[in-house]
Amino acid sequence: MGQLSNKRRPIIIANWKLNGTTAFVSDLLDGITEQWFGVHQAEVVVCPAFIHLAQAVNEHLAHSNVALGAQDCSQFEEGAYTGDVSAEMLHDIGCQYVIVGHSERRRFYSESDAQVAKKFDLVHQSMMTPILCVGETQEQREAGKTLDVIKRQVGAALDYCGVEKLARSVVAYEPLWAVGTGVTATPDQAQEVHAFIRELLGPVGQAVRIVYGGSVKANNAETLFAEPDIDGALVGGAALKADDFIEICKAAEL
Ligand SMILES: O=C(CO)COP(=O)(O)O
Repeated sequence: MGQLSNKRRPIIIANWKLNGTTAFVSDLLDGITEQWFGVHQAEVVVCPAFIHLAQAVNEHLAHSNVALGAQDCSQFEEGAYTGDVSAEMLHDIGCQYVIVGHSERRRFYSESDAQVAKKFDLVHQSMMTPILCVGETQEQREAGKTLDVIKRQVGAALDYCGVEKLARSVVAYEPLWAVGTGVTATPDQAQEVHAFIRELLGPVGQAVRIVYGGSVKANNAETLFAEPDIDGALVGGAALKADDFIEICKAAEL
């Protein structure tokens, strides 16, 4: 993949969303860690639900080469915010990554660009790496507004946090029309937006890993990863089966 020419380490991130019991998570993590040990070119991250993070790190990941991430964090540092989980709590429990601004958070919980930017900043303050999700709706794409939407979403984090923090982050391009729909962006469509995001970031853009998400499967991962600006994937449905997920991870190493 692009890795060879640009020296960015590929990264494959599993977003398990609202799925799993302790038994399911145990089986899935066993399946992943049994197949992903030793030295690999690609970095692998799993993002279980909050309630399974401690189990994941204590029972499975502590001595593995699979990193732990969370699916979200609070926009507040601490205090009277019932139900929230702070970035610092996630760091304390062993997370290295936190997804912020996922389209499902923006859509179902009306998260704004400003809230996402606050979360993005707090993840950095807590010494973890944010995975900033951006992406357009079908309607916005049809209206020719894709790049405007991406510019606004990336710009909100850039304005609030500065380019130095963006340089130490992962950006995930997830077009909403491809998330959970079985419709994947073509490699050309994804590449166009990835190249645009890299350009928006200026000189530091060359070092930032930009991953694609939206119906990534074992049978389409390889062609996506062959694009020069696609550095890996953020995987939903196909990350719920260890064998399928590992196939995608392997495709990032070709
Ligand atoms: O939202 C996603 C990952 O964050 C993508 O989900 P699917 O892979 O199920 O389309």
